Amino acid sequence: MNAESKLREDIVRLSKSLFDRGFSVGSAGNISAAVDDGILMTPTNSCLGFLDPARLSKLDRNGNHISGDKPSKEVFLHRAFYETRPQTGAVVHLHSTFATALSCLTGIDPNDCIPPLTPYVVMRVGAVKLLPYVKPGDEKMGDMIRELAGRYAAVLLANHGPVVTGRDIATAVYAAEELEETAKLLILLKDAPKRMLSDENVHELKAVFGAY
Ligand SMILES: O=C(O)[C@@H](O)C(=O)COP(=O)(O)O
Ligand SMILES: [Zn+2]
Repeated sequence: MNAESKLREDIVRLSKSLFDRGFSVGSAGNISAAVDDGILMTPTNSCLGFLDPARLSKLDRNGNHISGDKPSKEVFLHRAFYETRPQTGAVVHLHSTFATALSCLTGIDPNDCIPPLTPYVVMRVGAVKLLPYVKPGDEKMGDMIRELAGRYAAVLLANHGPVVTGRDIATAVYAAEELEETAKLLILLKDAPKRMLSDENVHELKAVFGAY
């Protein structure tokens, strides 16, 4: 099996795993992964639980649709991450419940909307930027991500849901899961006085485990 065929299988398997465990429902969410000559992306209106490897959309390096079904309407958002973070191998957008709940709250820190509650979220996700609401599929989302100049591996779209990137499809999916579990903890803990990791703890984690 060549590298692209293997990646197609991985996208389908990991997407189904997310769907089967309730990280996405219906046709919500979209996933992409980089290949040598472009990007593979889930088709628009597809269900992450029932993807067909042969029907995944393929875009060339310039964003032209070259094969498979019509790509996700969030193509601008995905491409902006590949453009501004060259180390990006995959992008995962979900409407996972707790991260989306958090994205609807007022008064959260837009520069650190998933604060360092546990070490793993620091190690796998890093700081998360809250981006203002625009309608799904709006090209403006790509512009907003470009304006971040690659500083964030993950963002939370206000009143919409998370977008998480990784070096490869597995790490992006695992990071999206970790972001969701941390959002769940934050919602569960609500106004309870919380002990966050200190800046020193965060620096130590970044020094030991590196930052993607
Ligand atoms: O929320 C939306 O409409 C999109 O962001 C989404 O999650 C699904 O859109 P498609 O990937 O175009 O199906
Ligand atoms: Zn969405």
